[in-house]
Amino acid sequence: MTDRLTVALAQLNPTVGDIRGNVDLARDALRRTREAGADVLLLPELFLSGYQPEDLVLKPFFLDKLEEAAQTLAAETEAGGPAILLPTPWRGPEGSARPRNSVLFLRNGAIETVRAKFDLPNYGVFDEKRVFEPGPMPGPININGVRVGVPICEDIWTPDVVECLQEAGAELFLVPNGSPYEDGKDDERLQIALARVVESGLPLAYLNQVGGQDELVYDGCSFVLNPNRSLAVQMRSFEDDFQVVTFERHDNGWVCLPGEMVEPPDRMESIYRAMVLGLRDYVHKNGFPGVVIGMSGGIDSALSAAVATDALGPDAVHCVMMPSPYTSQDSLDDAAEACRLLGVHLDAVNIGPAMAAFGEMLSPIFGDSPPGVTEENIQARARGVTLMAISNKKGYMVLTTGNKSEMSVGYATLYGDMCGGFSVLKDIYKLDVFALCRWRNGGLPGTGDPLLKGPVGAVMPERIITKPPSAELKPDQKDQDTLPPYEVLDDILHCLIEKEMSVDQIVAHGHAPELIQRVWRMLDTAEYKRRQAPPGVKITARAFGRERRYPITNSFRKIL
Ligand SMILES: Nc1ncnc2c1ncn2[C@@H]1O[C@H](COP(=O)(O)OP(=O)(O)OC[C@H]2O[C@@H]([n+]3cccc(C(=O)O)c3)[C@H](O)[C@@H]2O)[C@@H](O)[C@H]1O
Ligand SMILES: Nc1ncnc2c1ncn2[C@@H]1O[C@H](COP(=O)(O)OP(=O)(O)OP(=O)(O)O)[C@@H](O)[C@H]1O
Ligand SMILES: NC(=O)CC[C@H](N)C(=O)O
Repeated sequence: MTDRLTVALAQLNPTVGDIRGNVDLARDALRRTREAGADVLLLPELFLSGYQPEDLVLKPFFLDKLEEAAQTLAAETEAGGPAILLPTPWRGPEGSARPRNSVLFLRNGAIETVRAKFDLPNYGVFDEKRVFEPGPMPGPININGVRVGVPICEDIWTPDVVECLQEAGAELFLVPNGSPYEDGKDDERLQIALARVVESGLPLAYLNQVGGQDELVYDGCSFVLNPNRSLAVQMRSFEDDFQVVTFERHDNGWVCLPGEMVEPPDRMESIYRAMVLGLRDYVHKNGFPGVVIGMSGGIDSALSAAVATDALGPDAVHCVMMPSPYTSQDSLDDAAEACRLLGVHLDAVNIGPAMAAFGEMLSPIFGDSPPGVTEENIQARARGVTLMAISNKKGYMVLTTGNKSEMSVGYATLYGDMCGGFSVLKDIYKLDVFALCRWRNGGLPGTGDPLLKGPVGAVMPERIITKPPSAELKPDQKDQDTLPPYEVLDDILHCLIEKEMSVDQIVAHGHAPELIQRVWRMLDTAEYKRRQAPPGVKITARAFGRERRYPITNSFRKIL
């Protein structure tokens, strides 16, 4: 009887669609597994295709290529060497309309067993029922005489699959996951896994992937729990990790021996690292040489530039100050000082001539109508045109700077400051923008982390954080001329968006009903803008985009 099972947990960063690249990562992990003398290599959910592959898996040719790649990897598992648990989309029985979210067990040169995900998530950012068919209730896989349960991610979020596996004789669980980061998610996952461990009395290894994929960031943060509820292993967050863990059969069952224990970062650091990883992978995986940012001397562009510098390094960040006649000297100085602290290049492009040209071009149509929002938007659009021109010429992607509070109420100009390819603040409320700036200006933790490529110390002058936010689109303009204070606005938005509360419920938070109605109206009315906004890193449990799908044409308020 086997009394020991050694498992290599490969917390890696695959790229969706890059089957060859993902095979190379798996091959390298297999080499390390072999060198460590481990019995089996576990890879994260849908590793071969990358997660989430979305409609790619509806393409038969893509499934053919996955099959070829899986056969290649299987052929590389020689007799006596380690086996691989390879998660991949896989065709179901003849006649299946859609593939299954599966795990292949590769051993002795062949695909020995296939298991499929039973519980397909279809909420929040997940749409798995659209592209996959559920598998039958899985049975354990026999690995060197040990019956191993391999539930796939959502399969452990309710008790049924784990309970069935246990009834079928599972002795321990190895769980591949594609679990995206959101604020507080690490604790939620741990509680879910703990519940399964308590119910089954069996140890559980939870392996998550790491990396950015469009709006989602996978934070890794994999772990192993023992039947006595204690953590045996806690792997790194927001970076690759590779750990070989040992399970031993003791008198009262299997336990995992203690291994690596890395303390997960605190809340502010986690949010910041999620933005860094999300941007880095978006830029690198899409082949951009760097980013270009409109640097106003304000807090949003300063924080976006800091994240970009930490993600990509100072040489890949190009800032442009685009003054208008309303730009203050403080803004010019603050933009220059922030760029100096970050060590990034700053260009200046005066948009005054463009404003004058548009004024003249449009005067036959506008006549003597007084200037207003139209002219303010022309400024934002002149900046957008300038940034896109630099992007076209140099190849840098435009980083958009709008935060969640602004995107909630439509406080941004369509085809103006909203233009760009990607956003790091899209899911960050303004009060968190302030907190993140304070956190980052306090210096990076430790003495310098090779994964954060910016300066260790402060990255923006204090005045950027303390001065009243302003779009500077007309003389002496301040955000608070048209918006309530951010302490009030963010609280109402949080109640409306994250909690879906009614006006009466929000009144209990101490806000005036008229103000709540006004914010609600702004929120609903701005849906059309959000549909046209660039993608950005998901941080909250209710990120705009696929996770909050409101109709644009929406008269619900009118019945109240
Ligand atoms: N339902 C709908 N479906 C499709 N399109 C719709 C639409 N409703 C309006 N539109 C279109 O959208 C246009 C209005 O949108 P848009 O042109 O963007 O202009 P608008 O939303 O009127 O103005 C931009 C607002 O953002 C503020 N802003 C601008 C720049 C920076 C900042 C900042 O500090 O961050 C703030 C600015 O002060 C102003 O309040 C309409 O003229 C119409 O063409
Ligand atoms: N003078 C400027 N030079 C360069 N970019 C600008 C300038 N003014 C605005 N922008 C760009 O437009 C975005 C929206 O700016 P605006 O000042 O209107 O609002 P904001 O949300 O307060 O942003 P910030 O805090 O960065 O100023 C800025 O983040 C910046 O990218
Ligand atoms: N890929 C999945 O099945 C993930 C779903 C799961 N509830 C999570 O967010 O972790």
